[in-house]
Amino acid sequence: MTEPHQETPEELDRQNARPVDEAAPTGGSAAAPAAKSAPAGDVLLEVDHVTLRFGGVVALNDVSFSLRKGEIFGLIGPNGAGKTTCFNAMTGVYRPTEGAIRFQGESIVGKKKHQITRGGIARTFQNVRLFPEMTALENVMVGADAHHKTSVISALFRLPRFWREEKSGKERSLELLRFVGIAHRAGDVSRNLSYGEQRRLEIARALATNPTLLCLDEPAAGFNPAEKEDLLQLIRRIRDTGVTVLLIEHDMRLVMGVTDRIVVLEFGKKIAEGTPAEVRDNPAVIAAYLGVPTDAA
Ligand SMILES: Nc1ncnc2c1ncn2[C@@H]1O[C@H](COP(=O)(O)OP(=O)(O)OP(=O)(O)O)[C@@H](O)[C@H]1O
Repeated sequence: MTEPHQETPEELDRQNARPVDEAAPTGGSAAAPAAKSAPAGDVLLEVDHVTLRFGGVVALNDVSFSLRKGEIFGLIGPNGAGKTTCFNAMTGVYRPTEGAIRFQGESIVGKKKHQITRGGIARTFQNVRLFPEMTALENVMVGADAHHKTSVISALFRLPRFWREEKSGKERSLELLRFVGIAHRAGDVSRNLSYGEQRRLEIARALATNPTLLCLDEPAAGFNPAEKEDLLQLIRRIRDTGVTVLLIEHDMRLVMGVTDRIVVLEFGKKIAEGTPAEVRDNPAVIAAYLGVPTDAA
């Protein structure tokens, strides 16, 4: 049995802190997230019979589902259902014990996290992970810098290309801060931002890698109702730029209000899939959330 590669929080932080050269795809403009031209409805990401075990714990048990381009997709389930494990498998943190994960038709199993990011998948984490002593703008530029094609020589000798790219990275980062609504905090060190602003900053930083798919892990955790409403609007605006969004979220109002389709996990198994209305009325889902056996629901 292959054990999933499991990283310590320190390792994850280091990787999350990976600067500039290893983070993202090429292209991008100074505008907010670049619109993708793929027609909505095509399969973007496939989770194909994925099982993932941690020793004796089966965190994911033969799970299959697909994300379509341009949709907002929810991954929900009670605590310990396997949502974060699934996210981690999709973003290269864990390797499935069995099964395949394909992004744009290509297997991503075994790829390094930075390769997956460069391929177009960005994520935020359950807990805020910013560079606390860097300004909000600098935090975003870490992602935006990854667009640079500047060679080491060009950077060392400050050749014109270096300055051009430096400038466009800064402009794009400012644009992203504006997009998420915190441009006024651009020059403030991120640890001084409010919790809500920090979460927005994380989203801006993820968008700076110019993703095709943005994965948000409990983005509304700790938010008040007004902040949740703002987040819902932001997620819609992100989707409207052409970015597909995958959302793990416990807040049912938010999930039901913003997603196009939902998959429900319980004890590592997929128990339901469908539109918010279909999922809400599904007896197995009701039972999972209320803790009632399915056959008694
Ligand atoms: N690194 C790990 N080592 C061992 N077991 C783990 C590990 N990560 C998760 N698990 C186990 O796998 C199962 C699924 O956990 P996971 O964190 O994916 O659930 P979740 O749906 O994201 O839960 P929550 O909503 O509480 O964040 C749980 O039983 C958990 O204890």
